[in-house]
Amino acid sequence: MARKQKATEVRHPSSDVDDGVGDKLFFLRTKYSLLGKAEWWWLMDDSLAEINARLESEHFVVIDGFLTGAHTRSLRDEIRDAHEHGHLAPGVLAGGKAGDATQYTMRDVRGDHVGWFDGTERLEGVQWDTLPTAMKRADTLVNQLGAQPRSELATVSSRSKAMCTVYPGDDARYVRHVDNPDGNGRLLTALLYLNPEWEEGDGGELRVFRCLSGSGEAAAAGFVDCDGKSLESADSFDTRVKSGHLGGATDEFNVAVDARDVAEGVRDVATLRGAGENGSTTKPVRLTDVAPLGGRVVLFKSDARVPHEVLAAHAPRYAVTLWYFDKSEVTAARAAPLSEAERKEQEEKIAREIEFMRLKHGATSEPEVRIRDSQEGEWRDTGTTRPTPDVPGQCSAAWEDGDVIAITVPLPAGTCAADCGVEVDTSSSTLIIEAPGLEGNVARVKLPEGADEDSISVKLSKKPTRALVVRVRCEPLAVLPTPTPHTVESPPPEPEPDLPPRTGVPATSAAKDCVGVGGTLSWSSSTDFSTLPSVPPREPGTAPRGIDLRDASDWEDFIQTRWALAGKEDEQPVLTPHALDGLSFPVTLAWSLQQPGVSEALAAARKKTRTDATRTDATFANLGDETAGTTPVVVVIAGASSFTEQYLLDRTRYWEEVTVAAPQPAGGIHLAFVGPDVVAASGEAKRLSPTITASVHRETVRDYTARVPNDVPLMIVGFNTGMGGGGGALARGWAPDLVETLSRRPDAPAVFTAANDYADLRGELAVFKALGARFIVDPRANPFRAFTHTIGEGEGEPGVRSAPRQGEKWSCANAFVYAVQGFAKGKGPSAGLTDEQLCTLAAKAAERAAGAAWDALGMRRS
Ligand SMILES: O=C(O)CCC(=O)C(=O)O
Ligand SMILES: [Fe+2]
Repeated sequence: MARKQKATEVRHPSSDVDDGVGDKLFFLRTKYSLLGKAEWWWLMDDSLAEINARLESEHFVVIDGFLTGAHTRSLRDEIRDAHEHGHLAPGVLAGGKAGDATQYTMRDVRGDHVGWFDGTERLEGVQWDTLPTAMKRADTLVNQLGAQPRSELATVSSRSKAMCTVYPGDDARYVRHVDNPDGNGRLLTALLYLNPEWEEGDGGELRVFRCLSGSGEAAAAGFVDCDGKSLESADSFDTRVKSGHLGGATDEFNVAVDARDVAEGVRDVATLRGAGENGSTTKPVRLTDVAPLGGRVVLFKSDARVPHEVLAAHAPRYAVTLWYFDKSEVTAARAAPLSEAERKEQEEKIAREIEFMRLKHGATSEPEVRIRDSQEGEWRDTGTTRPTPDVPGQCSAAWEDGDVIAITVPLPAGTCAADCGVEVDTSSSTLIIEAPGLEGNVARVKLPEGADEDSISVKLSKKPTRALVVRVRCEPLAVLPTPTPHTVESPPPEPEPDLPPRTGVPATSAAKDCVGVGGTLSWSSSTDFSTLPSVPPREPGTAPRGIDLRDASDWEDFIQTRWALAGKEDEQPVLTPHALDGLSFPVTLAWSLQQPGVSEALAAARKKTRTDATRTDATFANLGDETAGTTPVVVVIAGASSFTEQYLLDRTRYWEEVTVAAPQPAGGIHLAFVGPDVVAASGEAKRLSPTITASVHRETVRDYTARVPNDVPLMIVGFNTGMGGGGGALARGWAPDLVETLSRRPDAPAVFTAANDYADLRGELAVFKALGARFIVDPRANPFRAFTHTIGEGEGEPGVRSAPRQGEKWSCANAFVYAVQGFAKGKGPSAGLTDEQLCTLAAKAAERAAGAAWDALGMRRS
């Protein structure tokens, strides 16, 4: 880093050396930022792999852009509020494995002010909004890293509360120390830095010390535990770098010259040779300084491999520290409180440290030594006691061996167990919970066939500290009559559709045939759908405003303009992955409406629209634009499902984006959600906005479109129909609808998306080619594809994953898009083919295409 010259005499002749070590994470972050995933770049497969590799080989890793700018600032403000309202206290220098030994505070040794929180505390003057979010993110990262090959974090079982710290900027510091010198259970330290305005000269850098196993080429040597002797040379060096008052020659310090910038704000300051090189009793020590930049996370191993200190802070410095505990170590530490001898040893050690500070730094502040019985807050995991979680009334919970809690849930009367799943919301627990089917904070467990008919039980490992919300859901397994939701919960939940299946493509096609297990989306009542900023109403007499998506290449093209449209250009847009998954549907539709092939087809259809006076069927006159007497474009969402398209309709305002994004079609838009997989299909229209109405119809697309008068502009949209997959069976299901709609309404553009390219897209294109359909938008990658990828069964771990690998079956909602309209000249019915013959052609084509796709990937045909 281009650090401002410090008062040190250490020369860094090769300080500009950059061997690219630091570049990989920067590259990954840039890559995913360009793909519109800036906020979650670190959660992508290749990012996680790199972070894990760094952590395991170097014992520490710096991750930038972990928190968004907005999160960073609001968390900083929350801590500032806590500080200003007196909720922080001088940092304690803890001793003792169980945290119950002698403790002391001394400003010159540790000058920060700290408070332990998890965001549930009600404190005067503080509103914890961002702290829980930031903690959850860190948990997610640590969980994901623990799942990486050869990760030491696999044994993480719990974490501390968040230690929120403020260094007031009066040269407060925290001298070199090891977080876990004595087996106190801490495995990993995670630091979240919250100083967006940090500049060179503000100080407060984290200085990391690492000992190398041998002298010679630093790169070749691994890092090992540091010992006191080896660190002594570093102490001397340290003194001069920070205070500068020693000045003069440095030769006596035997500095190996390899200072270099590792990444922005991360600098290897020096590697100090071990005394006496070969046969030396001390090891070479590398010092690395890390600036506490806003949004940055630093992870390091808490043990003696990573001694560290906080250099004097000359400006207020905000940070959050989380410790992740090793399962067996923390249990042992809790079970074995300090003996009298150990306690004495602690006291002596503290006395030595105080003396050392006086000598080394001329420390003058008085230590305050005191005994505490427990270190409130830091040790959340009590290890030996097991509070039984508070589960709702009819459910019961019991501990079993191995930190497993079994929750038994009675089934609602008359329910078939095999149709049910149970959902446990773990968001109120501060501990990491492992459970089958856990995603975010909700574990969903499907009952095995032949399960006990009266009750079902779920086993969670770990110790939930507070109430767990338990719900029983019955999933429709196939196309069934409207399922009735069953819930066991206290307090009773709002009525809602059933647990979404673990697939985002319409259930008719996806459940069995499309891409194996996993599926694209998995939404539940706790899913965090971001709210988009509202667009101020248009001033009367001004031209309609909208986002021009015609040449958009990715999400950025929508998001930036969308925020600007809402007058929020200064705000950093924040969207969850679920939000991008959800927005993919309306924004893809908005994009399609603007594609020349589609907009021209609709304009031509519009010309045929009769005025209200001549209309025989007035049903459509009140839909779309609320201005009386207009006729909307009717957009049929074909094969809509209660788990995706209708789910968004019921739970979000995302469908309104169809007209926010597009210049609004005259007459507005009526969205008709049609198919066998919708629920509560009253057919009644409801108004979403002044220009959009919507209705839900449980019937075939053929039947619905037959009621749309010929002079009403019509458009068909099929999201992730999967009709090209399933070896032809699905095409057979879709064909009658398709064929009839294409021939009866040759004026209607029909847009389709496909969730993958190996079977769906190829199969679909084969189907439409066989039918002789006319393409008006050529197939292409959709700039507004969903965020979440899923990997198919038998392809490593099934379930949600960020990026598909070569040769894997993967699926991502709306990955590809294309549009057709009627039949090409001399094709379809005009070639003398009956509807029945066309259907057979379509199915055969899908069958052949699917086979070819599997063959191309070297997969077994299913
Ligand atoms: O805030 C930091 O950068 C480090 C704090 C630290 O080392 C500690 O609290 O143990
Ligand atoms: Fe520390």
